Amino acid sequence: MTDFRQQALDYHEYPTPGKISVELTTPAETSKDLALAYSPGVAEPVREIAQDPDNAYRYTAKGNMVAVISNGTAILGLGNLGPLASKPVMEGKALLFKRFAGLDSIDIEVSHRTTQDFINTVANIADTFGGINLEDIKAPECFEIEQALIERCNVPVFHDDQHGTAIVTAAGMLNALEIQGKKLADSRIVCLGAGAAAIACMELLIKCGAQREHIYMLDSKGVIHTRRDDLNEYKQLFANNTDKRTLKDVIDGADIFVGVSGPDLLSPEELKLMAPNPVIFACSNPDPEIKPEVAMAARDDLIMGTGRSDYPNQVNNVLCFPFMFRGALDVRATAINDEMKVAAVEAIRQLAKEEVPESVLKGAGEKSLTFGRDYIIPKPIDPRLCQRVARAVAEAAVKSGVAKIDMPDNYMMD
Ligand SMILES: NC(=O)C1=CN([C@@H]2O[C@H](COP(=O)(O)OP(=O)(O)OC[C@H]3O[C@@H](n4cnc5c(N)ncnc54)[C@H](OP(=O)(O)O)[C@@H]3O)[C@@H](O)[C@H]2O)C=CC1
Ligand SMILES: CC(=O)C(=O)O
Ligand SMILES: [Mg+2]
Repeated sequence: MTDFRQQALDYHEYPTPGKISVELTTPAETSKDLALAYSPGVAEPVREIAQDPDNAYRYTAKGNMVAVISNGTAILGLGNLGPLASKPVMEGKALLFKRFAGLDSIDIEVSHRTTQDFINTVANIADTFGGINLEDIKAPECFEIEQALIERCNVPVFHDDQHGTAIVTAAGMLNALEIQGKKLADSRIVCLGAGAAAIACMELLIKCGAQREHIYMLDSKGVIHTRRDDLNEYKQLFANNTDKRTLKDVIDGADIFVGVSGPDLLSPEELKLMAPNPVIFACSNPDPEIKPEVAMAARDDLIMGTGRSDYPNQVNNVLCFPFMFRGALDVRATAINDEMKVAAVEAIRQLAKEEVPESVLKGAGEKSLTFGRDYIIPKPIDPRLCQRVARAVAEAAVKSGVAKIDMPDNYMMD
C-alpha cells in the first residue's frame, strides 16, 4: 500500500510535475510563421470573430476545448478540501478527455465566497471554451450552479458527478438486472448518499423505469423520510412516508444498493439482508462503500461494481463524459439534454454485449471478457466507446434540435 502511495506520488511528480501540458498545432519557427501566428496576421481572425462569434470555431481552439471547473467542495469521496487540492483530479479529467476523446481540456480551480461568485466567474469565462464540465462541486449548491450556468452560457454545461455518473450507473444497472433476471420497475432500491451523484442517479433510474416509491435514500443522518424537517428541496423529492430509519432497516429485502457516499459504510451483515441476486454498486472513490472481496465473502449471488479501475465492473463517469462532450461539440450542441443522456445510456449498455477486441483484453490484462456478472459495462480503454457514445449523443442532439450544425459526413463510422 505504501508502495502504491509512492508510485502514485511519483507518477504525478515525474517526468514533470502534473499530468498535462499545452502543445502548438501550427509552425512557429520563422519570422514569417510569427507574422502569421501573431502580429500582424492574428488581426485577421480577430476581425472575423468580431463580425461573427461562430468564426471562433473556425479560427481558434474553442471547438475542441473543454474547461474542467471545480471549487473542490466534494473531491471524489474525500470531502471539501478546497480548490487547489482538487487540481490533481481536475488535471486527471483533462487527461481522460484527451486520451479517450481527443478533446483538449484545461482545469480551472475557483476560489469564491458565495455561490453567486462562482456562477459569475464561470459564466464570465465560458465563451472561451466549447463546453464546461463542472466537477466535484458539492450538493446542494451544485444544482443551483449548474442550472444558472445552463441558463447563462452559450455552450453546453454538464455537471459530471451528477449526469456522467447517472448515465453510467443506469447503463450498468440495466445490464446487471438483466443478468440477475430482475426488472428495474419491480426493484427495491437503496441509495446511500443524497448529494450530487445520488440525486441524479436516482432521477435517471426513474426515467429508465424505476418507481420513486421503491427508492430509499439515506444521507449522513439516516433515511430520508417525510417527518424530517432538515431536508433541502432536492432530498425532499425522495422523502418516504416510512418508519424505517437506518440502513439496516431499508436494506432488508432490497434488490439494489447504490453507494455514492463514502468508504466502508455498508457492512457484510447488512449486505446479507438483501434479496436474492442483488446488484451492489459501491461507487465512492477512492474507497467504496464495501470492498468487493468483503462483499463476495459475504454472499456469492451478487453483481458488484465499484468506481475503481482495479476491480471488474468499473461504474465510473469516465465511461461517459469524454464521449458526451465529443458528440456535443462535434455538432455544436447548445445544451446536453435528456435525449442525449438516454442515447448515451443505450450506447454504453449495448457495447458491453459485443465481442471484446484483443487489444482491449490486452490493455485490461484479461484473457476474456464476455457479457456477464464480471463484465456488465465496457472497459474505459475500449476505443469503440468514443465511436458509439459520441455518435449516439451527436445524433440525439441533432434530432432533438439543440445542434447548431449537421452531423459531419461519416461521423465516427467504424
Ligand atoms: N464512481 C463514480 O463515477 C462517481 C462516484 N462518486 C462518489 O460519490 C460520492 C459522493 O459524491 P458527490 O455526490 O459528488 O458528493 P456530495 O458532497 O454532493 O454528496 C455526498 C453525499 O454523501 C452523503 N454522506 C456522507 N457521509 C455519509 C454517511 N456516513 N452515510 C450516508 N450518507 C453519507 C452526504 O450526506 P449529507 O447530505 O447529510 O451531507 C451527501 O448526501 C463520493 O465518494 C464520490 O467519489 C461521485 C461521482 C462519480
Ligand atoms: C469519479 C468521480 O467523478 C468522483 O468520484 O467524483
Ligand atoms: Mg467527480
